[in-house]
Amino acid sequence: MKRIGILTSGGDAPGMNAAVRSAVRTGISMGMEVYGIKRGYEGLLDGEIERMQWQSVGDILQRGGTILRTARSERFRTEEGRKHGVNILETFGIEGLVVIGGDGSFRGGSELAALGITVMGVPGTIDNDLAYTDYTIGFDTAVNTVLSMISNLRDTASAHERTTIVEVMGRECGDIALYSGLAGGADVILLPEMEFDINSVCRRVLRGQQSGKLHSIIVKAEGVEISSHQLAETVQERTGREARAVVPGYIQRGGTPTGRDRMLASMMAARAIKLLYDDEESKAIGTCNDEIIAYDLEEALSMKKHFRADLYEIAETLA
Ligand SMILES: Nc1ncnc2c1ncn2[C@@H]1O[C@H](COP(=O)(O)OP(=O)(O)O)[C@@H](O)[C@H]1O
Ligand SMILES: O=P(O)(O)OC[C@H]1O[C@](O)(COP(=O)(O)O)[C@@H](O)[C@@H]1O
Ligand SMILES: [Mg+2]
Repeated sequence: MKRIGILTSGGDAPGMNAAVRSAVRTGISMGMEVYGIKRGYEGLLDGEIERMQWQSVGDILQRGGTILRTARSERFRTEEGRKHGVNILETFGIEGLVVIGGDGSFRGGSELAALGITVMGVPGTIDNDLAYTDYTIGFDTAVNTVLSMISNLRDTASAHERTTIVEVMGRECGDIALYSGLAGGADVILLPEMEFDINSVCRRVLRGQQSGKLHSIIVKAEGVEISSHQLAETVQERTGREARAVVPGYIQRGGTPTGRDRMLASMMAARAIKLLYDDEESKAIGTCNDEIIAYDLEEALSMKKHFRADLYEIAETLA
């Protein structure tokens, strides 16, 4: 394959730039013409496509966000929209795409694949919600950002003997909450994958108080049914200890990517380009036990994410 396009789509994630850099430079080094598509599928439909050179991706390895910018596109969800997307790609002579994004972007990519475009999916999302890969690009950075916030919150919570609820991102997948809760020593971790029980939350907070803990940290994923402010009110009422809710929001989606995310991004995007070069069928690139892997795109999307009950148990034991 000679001429390829790269786009970033859905929620941005730290490390997307590292993936763009790797895709562009690997492609150029293999003699390909590489085009950058702006604003995800939305920009594709508007024909916002530019040739990229080696230096177009200089000085971005360490930057969060995405230089290609990103979007959520309603138009692309329609068949008419996607057919228009294929026409645009044909107009530019682009035969294959690297789609850097999350589950939604991959679904969009598989619809494009059904229309004859080869799509290599590179998992870029802080959510870590793609079943076929151990980790997605951006997840490690987001977890570390949350950990640094938990550490600050712990200081002030101890000083005031308070309970702090930290609401982290993740509507359907609680991995950011699970990993940051375990590594941050949370007393309670609330995940969308588990049933929410206010009595058990209050029992754990009370148990901590009675054992002499100066504070309690509750890490709650945004997808858990109760609002953090409501939860703070109820916990305060039932435990007699002041409670505060903190919702860091987009802070956890920005920032310089960790070394691990830069490595994942560089390796996965390089693999995506090699697969396009070899004229392989559409694939989802991932990592399994520290190796870079590639599944058939449809197969990857059909996999169900396995909940890490082992990690949850360790967190509960150590709290
Ligand atoms: N089932 C689908 N069919 C076609 N396009 C889709 C589908 N799901 C998502 N997309 C496209 O991918 C974009 C990004 O998906 P979204 O779920 O918002 O983010 P992410 O890729 O980060 O999970 C959507 O705005 C839409 O344009
Ligand atoms: O950017 P928006 O539209 O507010 O979306 C917020 C959502 O995006 C995320 O940050 C990332 O999710 P996606 O990778 O699916 O886009 C979620 O954790 C969060 O629920
Ligand atoms: Mg998603």
